[in-house]
Amino acid sequence: MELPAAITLHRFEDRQQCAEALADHIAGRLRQDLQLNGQAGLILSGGSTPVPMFKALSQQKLDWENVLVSLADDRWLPPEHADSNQGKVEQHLLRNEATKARWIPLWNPASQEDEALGRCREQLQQLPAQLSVVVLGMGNDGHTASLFPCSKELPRVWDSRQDCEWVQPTSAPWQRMTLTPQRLLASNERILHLTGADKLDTLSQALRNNQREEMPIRHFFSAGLRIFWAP
Ligand SMILES: O=C1O[C@H](COP(=O)(O)O)[C@@H](O)[C@H](O)[C@H]1O
Repeated sequence: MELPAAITLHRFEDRQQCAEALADHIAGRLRQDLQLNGQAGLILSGGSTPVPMFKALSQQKLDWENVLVSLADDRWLPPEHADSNQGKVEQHLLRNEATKARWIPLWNPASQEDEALGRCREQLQQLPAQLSVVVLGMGNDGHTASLFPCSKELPRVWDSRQDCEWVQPTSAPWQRMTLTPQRLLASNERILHLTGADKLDTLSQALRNNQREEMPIRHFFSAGLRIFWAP
């Protein structure tokens, strides 16, 4: 696979090795920003891929009290639900050394959509304007965060100047809240965490496709992306 100069691919032999190397890398970047600015902002993704990395990162010794942690997207479900991304972070990352991290969830229990969106945007104001690290995932349709090619909201989300927006995918369950592309790109480093041969195939398809509408992950290629992958 031929990679543009802005993309670096780190390949590992197994998923645990990849998760540990990624946790070390993230912790290093957070330490740098903690030293420079006294605080650091970390955005994580959900789904199944990041769980071993969450566990490894929770063991890292750093000044977690000054690390603000949130998500690139979440399914609009209470954290107790098995499909909640928040639930995975709470269960696997916010423990051990990371218990003291400053967690900023996207989900809130407001019953009206407008109120829920307003509360989520208000919460996200706590994040530093420039994030330290954004860890993205990718689905086999080329979606990242909850920027789904199938969703009718996508054109509006590309142009949004807000921190987050609603998305309703038609090819995946649950209404979602996603950070907008402009919020995700206000970051020192973007990382894509992938596992499995199928994700590598999707990546190479995205590298050949120049339509971000068809494969939203493309939008993050030119600004620089570090990929951690294991079979
Ligand atoms: O729906 C989602 O999917 C992607 C990829 O998930 P995975 O299970 O294939 O790792 C994820 O990055 C995103 O946060 C999530 O909401």
